[in-house]
Amino acid sequence: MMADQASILEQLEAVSRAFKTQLPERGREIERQWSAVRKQPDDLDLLEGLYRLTHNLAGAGGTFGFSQITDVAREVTEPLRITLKERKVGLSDAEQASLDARVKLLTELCIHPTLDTEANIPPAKPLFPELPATLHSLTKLVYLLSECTEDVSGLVENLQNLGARVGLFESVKSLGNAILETPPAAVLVNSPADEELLTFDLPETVIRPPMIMLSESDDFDSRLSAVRAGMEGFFVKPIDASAVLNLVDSLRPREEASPFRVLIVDDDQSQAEYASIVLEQAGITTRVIHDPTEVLEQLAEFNPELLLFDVYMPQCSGIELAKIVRQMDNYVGVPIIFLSVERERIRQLEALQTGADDFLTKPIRPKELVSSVMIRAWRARTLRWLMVRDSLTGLFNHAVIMERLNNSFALAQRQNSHLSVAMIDLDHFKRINDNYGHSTGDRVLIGFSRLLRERLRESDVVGRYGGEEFLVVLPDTTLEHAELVIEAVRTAFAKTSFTANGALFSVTLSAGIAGFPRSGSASGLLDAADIALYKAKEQGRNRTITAAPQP
Ligand SMILES: Nc1nc2c(ncn2[C@@H]2O[C@H](COP(=O)(O)OP(=O)(O)OP(=O)(O)O)[C@@H](O)[C@H]2O)c(=O)[nH]1
Repeated sequence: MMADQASILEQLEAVSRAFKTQLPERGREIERQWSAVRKQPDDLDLLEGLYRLTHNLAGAGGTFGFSQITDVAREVTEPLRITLKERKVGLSDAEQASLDARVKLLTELCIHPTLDTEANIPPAKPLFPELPATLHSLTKLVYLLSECTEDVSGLVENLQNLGARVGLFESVKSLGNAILETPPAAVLVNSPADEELLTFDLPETVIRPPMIMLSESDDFDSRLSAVRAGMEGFFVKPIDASAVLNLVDSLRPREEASPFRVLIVDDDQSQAEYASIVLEQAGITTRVIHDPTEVLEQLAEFNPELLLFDVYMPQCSGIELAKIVRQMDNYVGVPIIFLSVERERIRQLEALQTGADDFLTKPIRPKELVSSVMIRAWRARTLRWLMVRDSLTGLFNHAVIMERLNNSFALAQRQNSHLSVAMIDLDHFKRINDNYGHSTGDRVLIGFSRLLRERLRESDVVGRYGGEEFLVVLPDTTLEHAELVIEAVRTAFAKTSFTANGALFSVTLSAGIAGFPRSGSASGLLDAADIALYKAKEQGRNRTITAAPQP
């Protein structure tokens, strides 16, 4: 859940204050390091220490509203960088003399810091509008406004069969109150006799949910008045509940998806904390580590969808870290963004050659950081989604459901727990295509997939095995319980009506179920479920058969 804006501002102010409080000590540390360097100008370790201290300041200064510190720190770090990384020799007398004044100015600025007149942080107002928290949890809730509830009882049942929660309202007033209290994913308006019903007002603070018109007639005037009333969808009776819910899905705001996970690796605590707060306030979940050697552990445990690396870190550079990650097959698709004080385009491009995706320069504006992270994380998530999902139904594709079955089986064996598998096939599906057309057949497949997703637990795995055949893997579920669950799916689906060319029809399914420990291998489980499904078909379809125990 997103933190509220006030607390985000407080956190940003706290990090900024902490940075300012530490500045004098950081300045004195640089002073001490510089005098050690002057005594032993050939000692590259001392020089490296000075580089690290000034480099971190160059990044953090501007971030927290001390841009003069950033400017002077950059003037110090650049000659140090060249000396250390390119020449690999100590400082000459002339170089020391030229650096001396700049290091002294830098320490002076740290000991007596002054904020920029227009400090970047803390921001004067919230950076991004906050989303209502309820959008995250109530997407399957739809409200139905109908002057006569009996008119819509069939539709309500169909919507419920497909997994939606339905709130039914007879008056605009009660609907308005309910929207205020719990915003739904959409409001369906059953063709009102009184057009006034279409134009109800909500207080300005309330986000108006998408509205969908359910109309008696398909004439131009009805459509026009629906458009004028701000309706985003228009359906003519008889209403196909699955088509309505498909539209509701497409109208849902993207933000309801689970938050992106970003791993931040930066040895500078204040910088890492700043990036973390900025991203968290935009709804992104972050985890921060200061020691790059912990990255492998965090990759496995946190499973980040994007990596944000500082470039210069003493134990291991961000570039080396990116190379390590890119050598690991599992994480080859995880975007990497560098966040560094480096402004030289050519060196940024060198860093990007590791297979990283973007190079952002510190100090970075919050909005820029959030956009860059969001765009890349979203693209990576979409690509991953497309790779594992069936394009028609959005369920796992054949390869992935098989992989999940094998994983679940191995886990059940290790933990000695129950596991059930159901093979489901829609009955006489060829007839649906033949009678109503292929696109109606597709709509039935989508509707059934929705029903499966909504009716099963989060932990159950649902995939399209092929054509009109589906595979459901139910971890921690006994055969008896799985039978109850699949039977509930079967009866709900049989009661759901679809429409085609104005006609109503329904479809049934047959299912075969098998369970571990009765079946001793993943493929044995699948075969047993398949044989049970075949029996269900043979015995007349529209039924669930449980596999006989194996000898
Ligand atoms: N619309 C649509 N039809 C599909 C899709 N995939 C497979 N089918 C159709 O599903 C039908 C499956 O037919 P059959 O295997 O003969 O089985 P059935 O008609 O369901 O009969 P039983 O399984 O014996 O009850 C075929 O007509 C396929 O063309 C799809 O993605 N969309």
